[in-house]
This record gives sequence, C-alpha cells and structure tokens, in this order.
Amino acid sequence: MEITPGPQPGSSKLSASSPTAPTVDDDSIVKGKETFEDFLPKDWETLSISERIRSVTELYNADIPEGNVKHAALFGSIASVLFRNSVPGSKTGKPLESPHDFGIMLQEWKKCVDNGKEEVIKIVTTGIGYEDDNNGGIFGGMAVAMYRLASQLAAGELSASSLPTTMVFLEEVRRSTGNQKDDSGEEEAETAEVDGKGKAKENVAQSSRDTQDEEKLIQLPFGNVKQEELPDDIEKYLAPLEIGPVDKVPLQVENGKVVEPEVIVTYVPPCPLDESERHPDGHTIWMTKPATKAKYYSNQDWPKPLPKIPCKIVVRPTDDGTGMGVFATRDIKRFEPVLVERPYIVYPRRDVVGAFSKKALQELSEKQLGQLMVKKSEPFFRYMVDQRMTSEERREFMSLANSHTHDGSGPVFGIVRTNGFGIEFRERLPGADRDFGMKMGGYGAVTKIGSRFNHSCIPDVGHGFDASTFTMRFIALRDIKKGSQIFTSYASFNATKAERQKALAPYGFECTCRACVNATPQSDKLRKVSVALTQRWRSQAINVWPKDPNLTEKVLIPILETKRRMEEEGLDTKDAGYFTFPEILFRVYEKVGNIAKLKEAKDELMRAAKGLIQEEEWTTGAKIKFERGKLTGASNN
Ligand SMILES: C[S@@+](CC[C@H](N)C(=O)[O-])C[C@H]1O[C@@H](n2cnc3c(N)ncnc32)[C@H](O)[C@@H]1O
Repeated sequence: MEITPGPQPGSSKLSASSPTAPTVDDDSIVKGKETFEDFLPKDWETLSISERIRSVTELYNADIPEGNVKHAALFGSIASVLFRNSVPGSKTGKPLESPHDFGIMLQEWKKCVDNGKEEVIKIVTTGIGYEDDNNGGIFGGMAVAMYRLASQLAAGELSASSLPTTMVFLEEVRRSTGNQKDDSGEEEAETAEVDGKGKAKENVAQSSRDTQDEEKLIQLPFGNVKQEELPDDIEKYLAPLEIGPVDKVPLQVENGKVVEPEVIVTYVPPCPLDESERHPDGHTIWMTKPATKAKYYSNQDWPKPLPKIPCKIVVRPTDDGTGMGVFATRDIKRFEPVLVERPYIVYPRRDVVGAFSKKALQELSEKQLGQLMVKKSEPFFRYMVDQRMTSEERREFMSLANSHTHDGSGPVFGIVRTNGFGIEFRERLPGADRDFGMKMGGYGAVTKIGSRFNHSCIPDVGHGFDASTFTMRFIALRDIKKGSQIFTSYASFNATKAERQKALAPYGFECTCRACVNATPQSDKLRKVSVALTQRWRSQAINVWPKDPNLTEKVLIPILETKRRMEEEGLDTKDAGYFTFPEILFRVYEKVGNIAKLKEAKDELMRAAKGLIQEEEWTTGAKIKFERGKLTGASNN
C-alpha cells in the first residue's frame, strides 16, 4: 500500500530534472586507473567542449561511490582538462595536482556561479589532504557543483571567461606550495562552506524548486510572519492533493502508459498499515521514490537488524527552561556509541510534493513562495502522522518541540522543521542521496530520542545515518560525565558566532554555550581556519620538514598553541581537523629525534586512529578500508 499525490502543476519538471542514473559497476570505472588522465576517454584531447561536457555528465550519472579518492580524482581530472583550453589568460594548461586542488577550485567556481561575480581569492593554504576528508558530503557536493557548472557552460548561461579567478587562485596555490613559509597560525584562510556534510543538525529552513534547468533555493519563513507578506488568496496556488493508498488514487496514464507516482510513502522494514504488527527494532515511515524503494528491498537482508548497545542515556526535562534534554546515566568515553534508533520518518528535504505552478512563480515573491511551500508540506506530513503512525507513536511524535508556531508552518511540519536531521545514505553503490534531484544529504530524519538532544556549539555527540540498518547513530565526541546533559550541534562547527546565531534563529533561542559567551574575532577566525591550517601543517610535516636539515622543535610552537586554542574552543573534533595533530607531532619528533615525545605522540596517534575508525564505522555502518597503510575509504558493502 502506497500513497501517491495526484497530478501536480509542474511536476513533470521535477522528474525531468532528476537524472536517472544508469547502473554502472563502480569497479569497472575505477579499476586499473591510477592517474587523473586514466579516467578520461582516449580521444579526450580531440573532443569539443560540449562533447567533453557530455562525457562528464555521463560519468557523473554513473554514480561512482562518494567517499572514494578516485571519485574525486576522476572529477578533478576532468575538471582540469575540461577547462584548460577554454580559460582566457591561462598559461598553465596543467592538470590539477590533487583532488584537493580540484575541491577548492570547485568551491571557487561555485562562488562565481552563485554570486555571478568574480571574487578575490585570498586562500593561501596548501596541501589540504584528502585522505581524511574524502567523504561523500564534501566530494558529492563538489561533484554536484561541477556538474551544474558544466551544464551552465553547455547551455551558454555562463561563459568560461567568468572563471579566470580560479586559475589565478591555482597559480597562487602553486606558488605558495613552492614557497613554504613559517606558520604563525594567524594567516588568512577561508574554508568555503561544504554542503551536505550531514554533521550539523539542520533546520529544514530551505528547499528548492525547479525552473527549467535552474534550481533556486527558497528560504522558508520563520519567526512571526507579517500578514502583508502573505498573499491573501494563497489557496488558489495550492494544487488539489490526492493522498492515499495506491489502490485508491486514480492512476495517471500518459501515452497509454501508466505513469509511476513520483513519491510514495513506505515502511522500513515492511509492516501492515493497521497497528497489528510492529517490528521490535522499530520502523521508519519513508517518503521516497518507487524505484529507490524497489532497489533497497531487492537486497534480501535489508534492512539489517540494529546493533545492540547498552543504554547509557535518559530523556528528561531540563532545569533551565529548554524543555526536554538527554542526560548521561553513566560516564561515557570519547568515541563510544551513545544511541542507535530507527527514525520516525525519513523524508526528502525539498519540494517533492509538486513543483510550483508557473502562475505561482510569476506572481509570487520569494517570501511568498516560501510561505506557499510551508502550506503545501503540511498535508503530506500530516498524512504520515495521522495515517501511518500507531496512536502511541503519534502521541510521542506530536509531543516533540515545535519552534515554528508563528511562521505559517502547520503543527506537523513545524515539528519536522524543528527536529529534522539532515542525513546522507553514503553508500558504495548508487544510493538514495540524489533522489528527486537532491544534493547529497537531501533526506531528513526525525527521531524519537535523538530529536531531544539540545544544541551546543561545543557538541558532546556527533551523528550519522546508516542505510544498511536504516538507523540514526550518535557517538560521543568527547568524554561525558554521568548526570550531565548531552548536547549535539545544530550549526556548522566552522561558522562564526554571528553565522551560528543566524542558523539557530529558527529554533527560537540564543545560544549561551561557552563558545558563544566567550566568542572573539580570534575564536571566530580559528573556526574558519582550523581545517586548512592543520592540513597544511600536516602537508609540511610530510613533504617539507623531513628535507630540512636545520629543523628544530621550534616549528611546533604555533602548532601546539593552536592545538591548545582548539581544545579551549571545543574544536577538538575530527571535523575541525584536531586529529591531525598527533601525526604532525609524531613526524616532527621523529625527525628531530626526541624519543620520549615520539613515544607519547605515537600512543596518541594510535588512540586517535582507533577512535576515528570506530566513529566512522559506527556513524555510517561502514567497514573502513586501508590502502597503502592509509585510511582511504569506507564502504557499506
Ligand atoms: C530538537 S529540539 C531539542 C529538544 C527539546 N528541548 C525538547 O523539549 O524536545 C529543539 C528545541 O529545543 C530548544 N533548545 C535546543 N537547544 C537549546 C539551547 N541551547 N538553548 C535553548 N533552547 C534550546 C529550542 O526550543 C529548540 O527549538
């Protein structure tokens, strides 16, 4: 039994914009290919730009797994060669040296595309490693940026001449690679926001609509919405919805063929609609594509049973007016699993319930479109709660916090917006992440216990989604004392205080955590540069300092000072680059021959490596692979 919405205005656009990925065996694409150029078609040099773009598009749609260095290398190679002859003023004509260069390049391209203008690029950092950062979020997002850019170039919407800053930037990177400077820890570096990382809890504050080839983000309203912002007659823009079991909703037929519904609601694992049978591990109501459902269920043992962990938390009211919170019932160590649960619902975080009608697009402002989307979403989520949850689940779900009571969100969508986590399927084989033309991390999840974690900019737990068990996983990012409240973060770790406040505004509170109370321009900057800085030092520790006969431990002064400041700021996490320090220290002490310190650093390195593997395996359900002694990828298969 499924539900399907009735015909929606513009819904055909939606499907047109969701490319159907051909099934391509990953191994056949990456096998035996070691260098960037190996991924290119043999006749690449003779291809025209539009042919090259077509080739990129095919590779993009082939769904090479995220989390694979070669994936990044693939796009890096293509990107570099694709544009090298088409950028006026570029003399380099060289392929990029690493997927990292490519990553920065794409971020810059994306900025050019987003802002429609050139930016002065100040990034002087080099050598950001990709082994530790090569998760699907980053490269998935970049690949999407790349794909968009290629499409825009192909459609003549963007000219290659708007890209020279990228090349200027790359020149700068190369220059600074060859001209290593001492690090003061104070240099300007920017880390562009990476989309879909899935680490921060995300308010469903944005969604998107399709207008022909272009995708535009719509800001959903929050806070008190003034009456004048709303169209008086918003109802006229709402298409009639037919929601119900598939056998009750009339089939759509086009050219004599039955058109598959665009979106269905199903259970994971399967269970009857009535309340007669429920899975002991819990089940999730999943709003998805029919083909995605079929693909997952074609896997015989899917979903796998939940891993068992001892209970170490309790949900209870806080004593500071923040409603409910999650507390530790015993001491919890860094990297320990804290919670695993099947979400109540998993849903696409974009407007899958029918794109906006032409009339709406022409007549309504962005604000009004946001308001319209809020209105359209409520009946869908209401259906899931009223028709698919047991009475007990419904009662529990409806008791979750709602910070969207004055912005036009209905009672159910308000709860979804307040409690939804952005999730990534992150699978080796093509997964659900790009359903409905979404970017990585397009689905959201509302959970029973996890949604009770309050926010801190110095979070105690991180979270991830494991598609093989269909569970949300939470893990300790630091030691947690018995009895203390456990916080997660709803904002990006690398956002400044002002940016975090903006991201948290829809939740209706001002954060008073240690990082916010003590924030300074220096702490804001540290958040921005921590990843770039630590990776650059790592790169120097690998490539530059071993060759320096005069190296002394003095090189560690800014490094140890930054490490201390990161601990103070609560940036002692993997995402912030903190676990790069043990390796840097190890390499320097090894080089200068400080045996006592070397042993300390080695122990720290081993602890960190073990913990990071545990974290990755727990939050993604993946088995970590090693290549050439390095952590290089994760696979769910
Ligand atoms: C996902 S819920 C967290 C659980 C919630 N406290 C409850 O009672 O279910 C998000 C809401 O909790 C509250 N909240 C979370 N973190 C907070 C914080 N650091 N300070 C104040 N309120 C917070 C806000 O009302 C926010 O909209």
